[in-house]
Amino acid sequence: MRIAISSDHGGNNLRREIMQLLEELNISYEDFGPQSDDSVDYPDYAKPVTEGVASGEFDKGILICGTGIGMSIAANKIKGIRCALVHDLFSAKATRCHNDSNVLAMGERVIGPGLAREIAQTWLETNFEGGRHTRRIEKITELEK
Ligand SMILES: O=C(CO)[C@H](O)[C@H](O)[C@H](O)COP(=O)(O)O
Repeated sequence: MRIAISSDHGGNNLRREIMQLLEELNISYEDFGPQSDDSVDYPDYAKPVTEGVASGEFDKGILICGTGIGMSIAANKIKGIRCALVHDLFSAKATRCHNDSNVLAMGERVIGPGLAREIAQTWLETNFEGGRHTRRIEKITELEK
């Protein structure tokens, strides 16, 4: 599995924490920054991650900003992206099982690093269930046309 990850300035600390988790889990990733704590605009950092996932270069993406909301709104503008904004473990599992979400968004100003790590690990390790959910995802894809 290959992961693309980025944040804005509001998500830098949590992004570093999640990259540490990916290393512990031996999951390969590419870090799309930012590389300083200067204020930046989250759509600029959502773009390379989501385009990389949509093109198939990466299997999944992780986006972090202050709330996760701006990143998730931007990510879901990209065709083929199903970005889930998640701050609890139930949703982390459900969005993989039911929505086959391919991008995870979280907010550093919303949850602590311990919960965020658990959410990311759960999301990365949970498989899509298929079945009735496939039909629903196909209908989401139809909405993109
Ligand atoms: O997009 C957001 C809000 O939905 C993110 O939380 C951003 O990180 C936030 O807006 C950045 O705010 P700042 O005041 O410029 O640090």
